[in-house]
Formats: sequence, C-alpha cells, structure tokens
Amino acid sequence: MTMSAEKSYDLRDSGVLRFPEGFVWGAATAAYQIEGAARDDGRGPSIWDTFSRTPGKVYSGHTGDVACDHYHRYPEDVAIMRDLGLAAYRFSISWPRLQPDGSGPVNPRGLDFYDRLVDELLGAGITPIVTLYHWDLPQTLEDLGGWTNRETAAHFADYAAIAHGRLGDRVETWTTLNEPWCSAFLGYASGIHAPGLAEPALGFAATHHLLLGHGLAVQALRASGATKVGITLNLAPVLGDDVAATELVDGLQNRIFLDPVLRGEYPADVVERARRFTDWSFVRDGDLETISRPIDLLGVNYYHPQTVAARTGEPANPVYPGSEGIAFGLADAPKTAMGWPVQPFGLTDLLLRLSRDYPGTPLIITENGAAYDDVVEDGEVHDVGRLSYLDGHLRAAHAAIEGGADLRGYLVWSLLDNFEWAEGYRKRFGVVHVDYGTQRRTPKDSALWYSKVVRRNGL
Ligand SMILES: N#[N+]C[C@@H]1[C@@H](O)[C@H](O)[C@@H](O)[C@@H]2O[C@H]12
Repeated sequence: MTMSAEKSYDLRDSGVLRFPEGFVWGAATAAYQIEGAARDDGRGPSIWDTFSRTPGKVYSGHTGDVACDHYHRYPEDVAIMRDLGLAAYRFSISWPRLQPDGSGPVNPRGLDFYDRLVDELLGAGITPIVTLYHWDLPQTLEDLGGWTNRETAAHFADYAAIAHGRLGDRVETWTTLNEPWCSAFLGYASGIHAPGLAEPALGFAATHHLLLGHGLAVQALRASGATKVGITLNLAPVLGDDVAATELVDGLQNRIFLDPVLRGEYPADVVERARRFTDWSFVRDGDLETISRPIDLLGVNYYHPQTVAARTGEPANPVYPGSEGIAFGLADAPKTAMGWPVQPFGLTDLLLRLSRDYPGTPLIITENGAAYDDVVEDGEVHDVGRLSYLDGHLRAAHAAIEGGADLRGYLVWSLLDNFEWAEGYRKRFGVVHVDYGTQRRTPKDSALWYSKVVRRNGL
C-alpha cells in the first residue's frame, strides 16, 4: 500500500471530487464472519464458536460454521474484487486456525490457507492488509482467563510473529487489533459479545491486556521485519449539550484507547471515574511504554456519532460502565437497518479531531458501511440506501482531507454480506449480496457504483 506523503493537491477537477493520488481504495472482512470451515484443516474452536452455540446469544442460533464459505470460495471472491477494481483487501487471520490452542503448536494447514489467499490477492493486483485479531480468541486461552489474563497478551505477540514470519515477505501492512473496545466492553463488561461476561471490572482489565497485546505484537512484528504496523479503533464523535455526559462517553469510547496508544497514558478522568470498578492494579511498570510503541497508521472504523444527554434516573448503559444518568441514541436522523443514525458529518468531525488531537499518525478508514434489508430482483440488488450512505460518507472523508486530515485510504465494510455477530445473518453490510442457501454472490448496485468511484479516484 503506497502511503503517499503528498499533502497539497487540487481535489476538485471538473466537478469531480478527486481523492489524492495513491489513495487506497478497498474492502474489508473478518475471518469468523466469512470463512466458515470452522472445523476444517485443524482449526481450533474460538470464543465465537462457543458463544454462537450458547442459546439466546446470537439471533436464531446462527453460527460461523459455514458463513460465506470463503475458506473454499476465496478465488471467486478475489476475482470479484479484481473485477470491481479494488486496490486493497483488509482481512483478518483466524488465530485458532494458526494455533488451535492459542499457543504452542502451529497448524500448517491454517498457515497454508493464508498463503494461498495472499498469493491469490497479489496475483489479482490487490494489496493485502492483515488484521491479526478480529475477535476470534482461541477458546483454550479464554478457558485460562482470556483477555482478563495478562498472559494472553504475550501469546498474542507470539502468534503475530508466526503470522508475519510466514506472510511478511508478501504482506506489508499489518494491524494488530480490530476494535478492542468491542472485545473489552461488549465481550467482558456487558455480555453482548463473546465470551459473554458482564462485569465492568473485567472490561477494564481486558482493555489493558488487549492494549498490552497490541504493544507486544508491534514489537514482535518489528523484530520480524514489519514496516507498516497499526491498530484499528472504532471511534465516534460524542454529541450532546451536557459536557459531563459527553466527556464521560468520549473517554470510554475513544480516549481510553487513543491516549495509551498515541500518548502513552490513560486519560486521567477515565482512570478516576473507573476506580469504582477497578483499582487498575493490572497496569504494571513499563506497560504504557510498550503500548505506545510508535505505529505507522491508525485504522479508523466509523459508522455513526454517539448522541447523548443527561437524564436523571437513567440506568447505566452496560457498555459504558458508570454512565448512570446518561441517555443514549438520541440522534434525529435517518437510520440504517441496525438503527444507527446516518450522519456523515461525524466522519469529517472525527478525522479532523484525530488530526488535531493526535497529529502525526496517518489515518486509513478501515471500515465504513451500512446494513440495509436487501432484496434480489431479477439478479440485481438496488441498494439505494447503502449507496447513498457510502456517497455521503465519502464526501465527508473528502471534506476532512480538504481540512488537512492525513487520510490515506478507505475500505468499505463489507465486501460480502456476512455473519453479523449477535445479529447473525439477518443484517447485511455487504456491497456484494450472498445467498447463504446457494452461496451465490451478487454485486449490489452499491458495488457497481463503488467500482466507478475507485476507477475515477473520486465522486
Ligand atoms: N456491527 N457492525 C458492523 C461491523 C462488524 O461487522 C465488524 O466486524 C466490526 O469490526 C465493526 O462493527 C462493525
């Protein structure tokens, strides 16, 4: 992935909103959401294999056992990306496919799959961008405490070195974690995601060990020769008139990850507010130095802002420990099928804020997209809502670039309809429709439109 250092450019050309030369256009997916083959070729169980089999946790008992069968159909999916003209593909490696127990023996057939996938991508002229952890922790490690156990961080670094050792000669861009906020606060603080624990104290401990794992993995990747290393965070502007409410939510959503990684410290207000849940004793000398090892890019997953207000008597939102008296989800805007507001301006605000508050780290939008209820009509999917969402957010990204944000690329979420975690397969984020009964892929109108944007490098 070329990381153009060029900053001054004319972005308006005959009415077309052009993006900078070398801007990276692509799509993103994740292993558990698309691969299937959950028991094939030596893959071990992950916490999502366990969680999705736990009654009541995932819509209609859906699992990732088959998903989009990408494990077997990846040549077809790569060909679709090639035909769309995509320059990059962000995918995650399944840790339990490489190390079935999360540590110790390596599964050669697991490594072989990613070897084949990377070679298929390169053969199609598509740059691979790897996510090392997209939530599918090996169950064996969860049985030992998972991300509440400090040792998991060290195992993660060992796994990172194994992956880079095999693929680093062909994969230049590596991100360690995808959305550690979700892993910690959906998985350990509120029980909404795997492993399904619901104790605020565990959410904070998991946060720290995830970040420690990131830092140790950065060290391991560098030692293995990696030159472009980053992390992907799900970030959101927090909107509302009540300063105390917006500051609390901004701290728990954004600054609790941004500050350790980019400033080498936890935000003091977050530390103090969290003392009712944790004494932070899991933080040891030297950890913050490890966590803040320099990175080359920050992956930004943006979907919508958070709009909050003070409301007396409101119970705490379990994913934001300590948020009693704060009401959430107050945006007055059109909604996607997830009930998320469509507010592209939030992306401009976010990118400019990152450039202002955390300067010097190139940004790439690693996920942006929308779920809508799609219907296949005569072999086509006229997903006007998604196309409009993407158009608006690309214009918002363009505005941020014009405002000085060092944005290097955009990866649409997602290439394929896929297993949408607790929502199972009922929520479709793909620009390519998947018929789960036949595994037939159908590029939606949004994919055809996106292909034109990519080829024009603009709107
Ligand atoms: N929900 N939702 C859609 C999407 C999810 O499918 C991805 O796996 C996550 O990285 C992020 O939450 C965003």
